[in-house]
Amino acid sequence: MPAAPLEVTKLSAGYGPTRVIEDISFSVPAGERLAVLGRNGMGKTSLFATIAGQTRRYGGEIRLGGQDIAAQPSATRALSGLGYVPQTRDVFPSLTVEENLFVGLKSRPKSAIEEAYTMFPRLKERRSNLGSQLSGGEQQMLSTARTILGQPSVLLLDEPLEGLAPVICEELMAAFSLLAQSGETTILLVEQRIQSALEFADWVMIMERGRIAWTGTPQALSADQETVDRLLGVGGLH
Ligand SMILES: Nc1ncnc2c1ncn2[C@@H]1O[C@H](COP(=O)(O)OP(=O)(O)OP(=O)(O)O)[C@@H](O)[C@H]1O
Repeated sequence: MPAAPLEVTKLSAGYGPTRVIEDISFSVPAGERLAVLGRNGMGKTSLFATIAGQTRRYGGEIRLGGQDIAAQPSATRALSGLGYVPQTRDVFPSLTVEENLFVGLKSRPKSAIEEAYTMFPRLKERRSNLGSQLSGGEQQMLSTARTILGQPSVLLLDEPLEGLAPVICEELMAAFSLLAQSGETTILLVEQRIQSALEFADWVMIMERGRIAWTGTPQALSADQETVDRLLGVGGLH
């Protein structure tokens, strides 16, 4: 599937009666990269979970490649081209690395898992290890690779660098950049490592209490210390 645009219109959602996403509208052109930033608890994970169909939606549209997927169950959204790598890195602990990757293939031939090994050679070295035996960084690679094997046209990455050593972060960001440069996937990234996110993204959106508080380019944000201090906290760019 080629990259697709994502358009979100007047989206509101939450957990049971608790509304945590308030009337959000934004769009990402096909093949571009959006960084979603904000302090803890501002709704970034909930936004991605809502796009993926894992919260209660109160209203609004989510269009992927022009098709409204908002009423689809999450499994159907994945078939429509939406890839979601949650913060929790949902690796199957009792399956091997290779078996985890097979799950991501959908109807593709088994030989396609070589794409995952090219992207993350470390996974090839660990191909017979159980998911439960992997380090945090390896789990992140596996969770990401499994989703990418499904050839998503839009990919949501929720805090992929959380808790990882700098060298692993560099490895992951390099893999995401290669993927973005292939032009086959539109990428949305939530990340607390703001500098890494700004280097990666074409566009930035900052959330505050379930709403969009700022949008612009990474260059505009880097030049706007007042916004950085107010919405991301002092020292946000370091
Ligand atoms: N399963 C849930 N049930 C009820 N409320 C929740 C649930 N998950 C998150 N929330 C609430 O929704 C709000 C937004 O949380 P969310 O995790 O989306 O923010 P975030 O910006 O991703 O934060 P962080 O950077 O800490 O991951 C918070 O007030 C949080 O307490």
